[in-house]
Amino acid sequence: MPETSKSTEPRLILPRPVALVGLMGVGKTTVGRRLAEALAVPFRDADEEIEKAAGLSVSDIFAAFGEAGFRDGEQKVISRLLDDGPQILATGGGAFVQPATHDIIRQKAVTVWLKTDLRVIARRVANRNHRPLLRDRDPMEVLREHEAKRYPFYAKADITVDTGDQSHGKSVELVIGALKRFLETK
Ligand SMILES: Nc1ncnc2c1ncn2[C@@H]1O[C@H](COP(=O)(O)OP(=O)(O)OP(=O)(O)O)[C@@H](O)[C@H]1O
Ligand SMILES: O=C(O)C1=C[C@@H](O)[C@@H](O)[C@H](O)C1
Ligand SMILES: [Mg+2]
Repeated sequence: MPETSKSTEPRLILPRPVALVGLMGVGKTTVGRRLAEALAVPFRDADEEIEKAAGLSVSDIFAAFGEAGFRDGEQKVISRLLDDGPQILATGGGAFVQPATHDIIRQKAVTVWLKTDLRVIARRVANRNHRPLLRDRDPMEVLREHEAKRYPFYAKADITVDTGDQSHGKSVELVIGALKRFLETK
């Protein structure tokens, strides 16, 4: 019989939530959504869930309650979401850098650091205005600061996937491959 099937890979069954961590603009939301679809599990975006819980945009939460107020809500929302079984959770770029939130995510999820060259990220976040930490700043300068402060936290993730400058689809394949290898050793 001719080979007609496009993919013979068995579907990966997630035993726990998977949390995506990494810098803003690296692809946690857009890659995460496609990853969840490929694995047939729910997708959640922590920033969106915080917005729903507060009835305010991330920018408005920063403006009304400051970054500390945002971080407090972020911790509660992430902890609640991760009690909800296998899923893909896109965390906000700063979540894994807050010690208490970091510990909650590490306890409750398999953690995946999505990583790519800062120049690729700077290009992706250019001309967008919904990230308060980038507003009125040179994106490359902010990203370099975040690299210095945040990479030591992100590096504690269970898995690191360098997605380069490839398509969302290719990034999803890379993450699934890395998850399979990681879960096989558990
Ligand atoms: N692998 C990729 N290939 C092509 N485009 C990408 C990829 N990852 C992200 N992008 C693009 O970069 C932009 C930012 O991606 P996304 O919003 O998913 O980042 P994020 O990590 O969720 O950022 P934040 O922490 O600010 O929420 C989007 O326009 C998205 O389409
Ligand atoms: O990198 C950060 O600290 C942030 C990233 C976004 O996902 C949002 O959570 C918010 O804009 C803060
Ligand atoms: Mg996002």
